[in-house]
Amino acid sequence: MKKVLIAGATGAMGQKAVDLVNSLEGFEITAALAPHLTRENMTEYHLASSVHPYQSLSEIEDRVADIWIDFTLPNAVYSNVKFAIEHEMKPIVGTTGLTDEQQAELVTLSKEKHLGGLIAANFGMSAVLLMKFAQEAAKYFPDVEIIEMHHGDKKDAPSGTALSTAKLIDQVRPVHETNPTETESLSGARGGDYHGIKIHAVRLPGYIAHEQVLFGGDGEALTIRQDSFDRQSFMNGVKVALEKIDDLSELVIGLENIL
Ligand SMILES: NC(=O)C1=CN([C@@H]2O[C@H](COP(=O)(O)OP(=O)(O)OC[C@H]3O[C@@H](n4cnc5c(N)ncnc54)[C@H](OP(=O)(O)O)[C@@H]3O)[C@@H](O)[C@H]2O)C=CC1
Ligand SMILES: O=C(O)C1=N[C@H](C(=O)O)C[C@H](O)C1
Repeated sequence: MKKVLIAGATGAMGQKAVDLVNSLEGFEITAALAPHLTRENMTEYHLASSVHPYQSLSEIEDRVADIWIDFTLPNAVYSNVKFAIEHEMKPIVGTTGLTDEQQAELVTLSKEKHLGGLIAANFGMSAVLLMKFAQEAAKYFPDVEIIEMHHGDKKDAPSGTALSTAKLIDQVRPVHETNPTETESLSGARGGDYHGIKIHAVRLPGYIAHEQVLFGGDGEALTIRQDSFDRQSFMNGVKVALEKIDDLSELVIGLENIL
């Protein structure tokens, strides 16, 4: 039986992860971490009475889990994952907001500890495919902008998926000129800028997670779009990560690299 700690267990994604692990044979939730989680309220979050509830990293006991699933907040994820690796728990990380430097540091640490794990900006198959297709299209259509649309409770912008998409496009697209005469009469009107790739973030109630990549060419355009209508859709990727984690010898970035 593999022991799992869920960080962010009371959150929207953490609750999906709790239900997933509770439904899987061979895995058991032994611990959960969230600032407002207590022994008294943990059954409301579908956690068995045998689970250790923790409110902060400093309370977590050694060897309480083998695997650390993280759906917390951008400002917590780096210290969480560092803690997990240092305490020999294999991280499966969906939380966004890690910088490239932080990711590189965590990969190095995982190698030193000979510990596998996965960081995935998006665990949904439609988003993984969108990123792949967008990277392919960018070789032929260097003029590209990204629109990501999320629920109004999302704390970070742009989304991790949009940023990952821009990085993948940036790796392959030919050198590209931006319009030097462009001005903004309203600050931010042209969106965020990642190496010349504009990213626009929409936040609205009713939405879950959606992304469009728009390519423009001479007299033609290509739009690639994905929609996550239900957070359950992310759980297929988390399940794959749980099944494959023991085959990994270091922290891998991107679900596509273990599929
Ligand atoms: N990779 C993917 O496929 C996906 C990634 N995400 C990402 O997952 C993350 C979580 O999203 P979501 O579930 O919607 O967010 P929520 O705000 O619903 O949940 C966040 C959870 O983290 C807890 N938390 C807050 N601070 C800490 C801390 N310091 N240590 C541990 N837990 C903490 C919160 O507890 P409390 O409420 O008590 O403060 C809550 O349980 C985001 O970064 C989001 O972008 C989301 C969807 C898919
Ligand atoms: O906060 C969310 O909801 C999501 N976050 C991830 C991101 O920032 O890309 C993945 C997905 O878009 C949902």
